[in-house]
Amino acid sequence: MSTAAVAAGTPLLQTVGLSKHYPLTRSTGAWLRREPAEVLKAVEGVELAVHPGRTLGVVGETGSGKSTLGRLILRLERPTSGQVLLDGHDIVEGGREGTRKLRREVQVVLQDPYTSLNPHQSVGDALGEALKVTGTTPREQRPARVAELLDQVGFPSAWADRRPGQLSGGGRQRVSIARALAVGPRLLVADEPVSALDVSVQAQVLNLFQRLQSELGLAYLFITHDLAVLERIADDVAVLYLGRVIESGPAAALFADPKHPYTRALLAAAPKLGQRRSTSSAVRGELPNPIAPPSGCPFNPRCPAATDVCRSVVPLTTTTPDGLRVACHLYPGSTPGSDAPLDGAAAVPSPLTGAASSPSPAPSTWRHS
Ligand SMILES: Nc1ncnc2c1ncn2[C@@H]1O[C@H](COP(=O)(O)OP(=O)(O)OP(=O)(O)O)[C@@H](O)[C@H]1O
Repeated sequence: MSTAAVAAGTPLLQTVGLSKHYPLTRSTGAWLRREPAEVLKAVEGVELAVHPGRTLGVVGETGSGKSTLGRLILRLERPTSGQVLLDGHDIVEGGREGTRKLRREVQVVLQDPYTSLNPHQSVGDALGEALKVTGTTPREQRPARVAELLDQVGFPSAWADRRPGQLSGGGRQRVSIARALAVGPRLLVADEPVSALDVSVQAQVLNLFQRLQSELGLAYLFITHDLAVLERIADDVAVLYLGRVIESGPAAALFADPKHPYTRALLAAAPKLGQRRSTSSAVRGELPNPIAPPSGCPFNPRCPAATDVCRSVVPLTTTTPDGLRVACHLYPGSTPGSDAPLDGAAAVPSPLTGAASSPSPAPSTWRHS
């Protein structure tokens, strides 16, 4: 199937207006009564789609809401509002059958294989246990299935006897991936799966993800702070800022011509794969306090292109001719009633270098939502 056909079909996983607000409480008076004080909006109105066999990368600085989003999708937390749809069915309201389908079809790979594997359990036992818990493989077929899983992640079957401590960091992450594959999922949620690895090993594990995707037709939701990783692996990218998606769309378009000043800053500072540098130091200024975010565009205090409207009006999301969806007042359609670029949109200074670069041409047909 062509990429376009796949992208046009029903998403395997979709979020609709997904939000998670944490009410923060404070203790008052002698009785230590706990009263609701403020609300932290960790995820706000997020719309994403992961299509079968494709990789959606989610990127953002620390505290942007990436892991909360992952937990909502895995139903480890209940959203404040919005939906998570699996094959078009709401998994939040889907009851026991919805949970069963989710556990069968969506599995997780976490950043730290050191903590997610039992040091006293052999690799074979860890995989055998996953097969037993999920009930997918009869007992007598489990050794063969364990050998098959090991083979899929590039290990000889004799390594079933090894314990996590006898493996390298990359080896342990391969075991985590094999364990996630045990149930035969269609989607892996991978939360910073290569961040804890030596830079030399990162590329090998990314190769493994890519090989498994082509062999098994897996889809990935790949959460990372590292744009260089996504440039390598993602078909589509969503950039999170203070819990909101501020730019999303095809990876090729986003890396060729990013639209949002925040994405541009991240990209300008992004290292090549194999160099260590995190997005936490990539953009000038600090992430604002999420309990008291700035009014208007949440990026405006750090944005060198910010104007008065950015400080007072939250930009709508508008779609550019190359298929990127961007929430920024520099683009027509992002401000209610506007149909032309705002003054100053002709040249957007790089938030890092100050050098001007031209945004894409702005036809009057851009859509907004
Ligand atoms: N249980 C919770 N209660 C209150 N606030 C929370 C809770 N979980 C997360 N947060 C807050 O929500 C925001 C988003 O956190 P989250 O961990 O999702 O970000 P992240 O992008 O994954 O960061 P990192 O890359 O550091 O893991 C942060 O401000 C965090 O402090």
